Amino acid sequence: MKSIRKLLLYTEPYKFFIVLAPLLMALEVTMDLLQPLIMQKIIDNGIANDDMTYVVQMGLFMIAAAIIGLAGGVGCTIYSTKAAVNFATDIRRDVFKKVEDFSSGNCDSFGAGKLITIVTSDISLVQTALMMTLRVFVRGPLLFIGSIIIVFFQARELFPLLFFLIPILLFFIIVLSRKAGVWFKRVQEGIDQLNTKLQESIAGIRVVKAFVRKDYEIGLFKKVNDSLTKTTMTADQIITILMPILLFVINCGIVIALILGVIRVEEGSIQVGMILAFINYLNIILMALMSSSMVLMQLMRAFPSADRIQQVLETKNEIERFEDLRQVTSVEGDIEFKDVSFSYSKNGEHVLKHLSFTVAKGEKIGIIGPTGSGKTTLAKLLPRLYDVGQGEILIDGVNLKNLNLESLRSSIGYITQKPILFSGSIETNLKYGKTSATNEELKNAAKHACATEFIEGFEDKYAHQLTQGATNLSGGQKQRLSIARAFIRKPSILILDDATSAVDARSEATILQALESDFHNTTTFVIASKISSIIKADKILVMDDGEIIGNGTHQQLLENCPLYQEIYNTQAEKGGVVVE
Ligand SMILES: Nc1ncnc2c1ncn2[C@@H]1O[C@H](COP(=O)(O)OP(=O)(O)OP(=O)(O)O)[C@@H](O)[C@H]1O
Repeated sequence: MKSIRKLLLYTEPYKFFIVLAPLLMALEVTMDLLQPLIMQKIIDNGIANDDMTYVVQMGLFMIAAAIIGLAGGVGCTIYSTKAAVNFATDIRRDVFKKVEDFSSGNCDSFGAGKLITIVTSDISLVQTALMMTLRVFVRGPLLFIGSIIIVFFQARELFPLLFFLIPILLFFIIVLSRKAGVWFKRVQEGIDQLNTKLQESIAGIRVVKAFVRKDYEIGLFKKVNDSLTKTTMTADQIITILMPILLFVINCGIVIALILGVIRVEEGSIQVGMILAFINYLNIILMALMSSSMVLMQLMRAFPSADRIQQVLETKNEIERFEDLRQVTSVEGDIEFKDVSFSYSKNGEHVLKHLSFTVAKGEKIGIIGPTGSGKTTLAKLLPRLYDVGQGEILIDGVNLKNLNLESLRSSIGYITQKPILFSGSIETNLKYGKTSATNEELKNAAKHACATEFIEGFEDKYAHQLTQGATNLSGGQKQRLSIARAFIRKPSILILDDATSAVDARSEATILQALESDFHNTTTFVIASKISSIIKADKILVMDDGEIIGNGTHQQLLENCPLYQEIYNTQAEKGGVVVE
């Protein structure tokens, strides 16, 4: 409820539509309410007295009321749609903005499947709830209250029947709506799971095929899908059961009204038209309650969705941002890790433990170590994808947290372990980090990343379109493009996280050579599994289980770091280490 109230602030720019739609609906309802009354008059005054002129006059009046009602109804539909659609668009925009601002930790905790469900399904549900509320929720209560008032004045003899019928109807509506609300929350969670599974299977389709696990994946999907079907059926059944119950109660009311009517007509205390009008109003009350309960159900569905949307909007970014931080227009690139420890979860085990080292501007640092030893995690701390738990990282003597986040990240070129490219042209992808890059810069970066040859090989060269996930490129080509994309920015700090693993040895040597010649002022971290990739580094950090167990040049480490020696020997045996 609190979440819905907060989301309703998004209706502020559309308050004109929000006010106008119910007013137009009120007009339609008034006209609808007049119809049985006019009919009663036609029967009791016109037909009973054989007064044709009166019947025609009232007939015309009835048609006029219907036309006015229609105009009101159409107007309400137009304005309620405008309000609800714009309301949802604005929320979607802000949720997307928020997600774009999320830290890696925030993304991990939500998961992509849930975020997709929120941006699509949850926001649509809230939109429908607002639209229905503006259209029906006003109509329902107005018809309901209007009918009661008219029955009170026009068919008072039958009015006490309402005291008996309405509480029963309300009881069923309230109990079943509450129950449906609980189940609809489960439906949304089911959609989360379905989206997550679908995303995982599509992204991993090649692995599924290579391992011949199609049936297994279909089985897993079926499980999630069946569970969603079951939940949705239960939720829908709760709603559908409500209609026959309401209809049954109303029909009982009509039977009682007819029995009472027969007795009273014989006594002469009520007229036939009044009984007909009463039955008409009972039907209107039924319609009003049914449509209101539909909206209530929709609201019950929208409440959990609103909570989920608010959860995103109110999530505090784990990366703290302080106002008026130092803008780093030109980061030099001196880096110091001071007793840095880090854990991915609050009370989880530290994956980095008491790291301390310094790197001078322009130095090339190699990082090597067994898988899972914390190399990537260390790299992620520099652009503050995650914040350090204990200790501090200084850049040019200033704690990272005291630097403006955007300008810090602009100074860093980060080539991730798994290259991530976007659908669009090669040029758009290369210019992703520097939209103002000239053609010359583009070509230079491609040359240094050994990407020129394959780009020029395409008929449309830099305009060549990449598919989603760049599936129309090889692994090595993707890596070269992501290296070129980082090179183009000419960053002060460059991180290559296993960035050349899919690149052939000759091209890797050219890329490493470019690092030395064109990026001699750039502080560069090269995370690698092959010693050949870091052998010329000014300094090599050897990591094991989150700790730095060796720090020195290749020669120094060969002399004093047993793990490095072991890695060297293993790779040398395989003929992998290329020493100058
Ligand atoms: N997002 C995450 N959430 C929780 N734990 C994580 C996350 N990413 C990595 N870890 C854990 O942190 C530890 C260090 O992982 P990291 O990726 O830094 O290792 P690495 O040395 O780069 O490994 P590799 O050489 O295989 O890339 C591992 O135990 C890993 O399971």
